[in-house]
Amino acid sequence: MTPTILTQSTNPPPLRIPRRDVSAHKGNFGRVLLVGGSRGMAGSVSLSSIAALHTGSGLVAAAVPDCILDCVAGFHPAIMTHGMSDDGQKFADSAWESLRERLPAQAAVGCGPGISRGPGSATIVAGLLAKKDLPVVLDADALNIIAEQDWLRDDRFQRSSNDAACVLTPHPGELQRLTGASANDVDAQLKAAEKLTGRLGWTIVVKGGPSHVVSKRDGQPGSIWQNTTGNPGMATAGCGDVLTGVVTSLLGQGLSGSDAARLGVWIHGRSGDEAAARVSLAGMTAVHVLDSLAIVADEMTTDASERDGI
Ligand SMILES: NC(=O)C1=CN([C@@H]2O[C@H](COP(=O)(O)OP(=O)(O)OC[C@H]3O[C@@H](n4cnc5c(N)ncnc54)[C@H](OP(=O)(O)O)[C@@H]3O)[C@@H](O)[C@H]2O)[C@@H](O)CC1
Ligand SMILES: Nc1ncnc2c1ncn2[C@@H]1O[C@H](COP(=O)(O)OP(=O)(O)O)[C@@H](O)[C@H]1O
Ligand SMILES: [Mg+2]
Repeated sequence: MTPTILTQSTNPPPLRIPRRDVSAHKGNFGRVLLVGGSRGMAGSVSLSSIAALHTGSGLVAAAVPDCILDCVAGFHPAIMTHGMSDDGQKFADSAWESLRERLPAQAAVGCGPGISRGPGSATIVAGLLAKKDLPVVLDADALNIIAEQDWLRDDRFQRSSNDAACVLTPHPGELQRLTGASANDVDAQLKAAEKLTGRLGWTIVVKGGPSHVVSKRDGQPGSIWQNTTGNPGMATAGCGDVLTGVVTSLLGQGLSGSDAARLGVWIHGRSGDEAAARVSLAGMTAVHVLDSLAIVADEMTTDASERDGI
């Protein structure tokens, strides 16, 4: 059976967040943590962290292997960095112990960009999946670890409607590793995501041109929403890392998994469109998308709906 796709025909976002009160302070917009990076991939977790700032998070920190801390800290002065034990390249087995102490303070955590695979990374991913009171976004090698460890064979990491959101952001290659659905068959990817969502209560962003958000809403399985923003200029290294930070930011601002994923995918594509207009399809990079995000972020708020007369 072909899944039903809810297509959005106009350009406004699928939902809005409230505009900032004049007396707002940074604590009102969520403290979020991005976990990832390894030697050679310091940029990935930095892109995610800066994207969270550009989407409105009040306080953003990156938890990274000690060996790349200085590099990550150098990308943006507003990002805090927490160095975790490493094996010279990536997280060591003991990194989870220091990471877990920081989790109670977080409104949401995003994990995976640049993390690389290994026992230290796998312990972190298992720990985050098991912490069902913490909203989490999993991407990149965090997803490949789930596939490698065969953690989908049972329902141990299922989240009920009373649990915090768990959002996965696989590209078609990662989704194929997770579910076996061919990376070249969008219908098969959506069906596989629908099945996983129904069974585990997670929200899944099936990335592509266009991206889809598959979620269980109001306890019912099988809602598929198709995004309308974005362009092939976004087929460039690091654009997915930016999305991880965007969705983490929106979870940290109190949105549900489904809402954070849909609004996140929409504003991510919108910033891609802005970057294409400012630069060019061929020449735009994830850094242009990141910069454009800061320009278009208010389009998510009720301020913009008043302006648009919606
Ligand atoms: N600056 C940094 O630090 C950066 C760090 N990064 C980090 O690098 C890590 C590796 O991430 P990755 O996505 O590059 O590699 P991987 O998981 O092997 O996937 C590629 C495989 O999937 C397949 N595939 C099929 N369809 C596809 C599709 N539509 N989109 C994409 N792939 C598709 C594809 O098939 P093929 O290209 O052969 O057709 C290939 O076999 C990750 O941690 C990430 O965060 C990057 O973000 C860049 C910037
Ligand atoms: N042709 C396209 N049209 C629209 N969006 C695209 C297109 N190609 C890639 N994207 C977007 O760019 C991002 C790429 O993610 P990903 O493959 O994980 O990149 P990376 O791991 O390099 O950061 C996704 O959000 C995807 O939807
Ligand atoms: Mg990616």
